[in-house]
Amino acid sequence: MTLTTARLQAILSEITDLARASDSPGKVADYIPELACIDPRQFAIALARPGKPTLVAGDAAVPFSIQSVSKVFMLALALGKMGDRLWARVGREPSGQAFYSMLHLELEKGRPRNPFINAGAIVTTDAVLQGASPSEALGALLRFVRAAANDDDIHMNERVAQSEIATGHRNFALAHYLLSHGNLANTPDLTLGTYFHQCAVEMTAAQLANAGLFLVGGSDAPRLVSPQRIRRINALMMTCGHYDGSGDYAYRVGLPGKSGVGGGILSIVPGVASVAVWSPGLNHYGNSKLGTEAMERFARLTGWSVFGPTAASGQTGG
Ligand SMILES: NC(=O)CC[C@H](N)C(=O)O
Repeated sequence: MTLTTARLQAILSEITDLARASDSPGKVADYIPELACIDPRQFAIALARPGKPTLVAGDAAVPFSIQSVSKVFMLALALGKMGDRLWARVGREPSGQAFYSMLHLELEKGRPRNPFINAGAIVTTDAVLQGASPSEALGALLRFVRAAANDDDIHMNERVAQSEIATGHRNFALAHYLLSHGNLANTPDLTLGTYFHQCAVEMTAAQLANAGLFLVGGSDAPRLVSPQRIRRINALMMTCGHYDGSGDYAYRVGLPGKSGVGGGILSIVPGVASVAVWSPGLNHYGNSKLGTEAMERFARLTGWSVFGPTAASGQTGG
């Protein structure tokens, strides 16, 4: 059964009402001082479909820090620039460790497990930065995101970037460790300055859902990467997009997704839609707590999952 726009809108509203009624919204990312003061009682969800109007519910017009969701866009740029040569520097396996972990990096001699943990994202950014200045790399990122979302009103929050530059000691440790293994082409200051600024991109849930359309595919979606690359980026989002919570997200939601400590999650329903949720409170993996619960409910109510519909939905397609 095809889901009508009215039914999809009702699903988004129901999910928002339930999220707002929750009395355990999780804990905001207080290790980044600028994010520590965000009100955790905010919730937004947006659904973008190629060639159709974007549907929203909740605080969908409030910009938030996309943080690690930016790693998806930077990966697309790095693959566009280097192709498969990127995989000499970073792997494609889930890490089963926290996003800031250094454990595998030491064991595996400075080659991070995947581009979505911090160490791997630092390498990815470093690759985009090779032969370019930070402002050129960040300009390319903003151009990509704005083109994907078809929206020029997407910016970086300088205060958030400076807040991480001042306090991001673990990321500096990771960058120096990468450098010691010859897996950083630029200085830690240059690469991390760029990385922190990419994490400080802000978007509303509606803008983020729109920006994800390039990963949905199909003739009406923005064509920024090849269909083969869409499939591969989605595979990495499914296996690595939620760090050591990736298995849990795949089990509960069944869709490729990428989270950020700002509380945003971008999930893709291949060939159908791009969904963004935002709730700043995090679970113990550092992924949005209510956002994950909302996506689980969304997958159940729509029946949209790459593993087939759940019994309760009885619906497919869209
Ligand atoms: N999981 C995240 O969103 C982490 C991003 C954050 N900028 C950091 O490097 O710690």
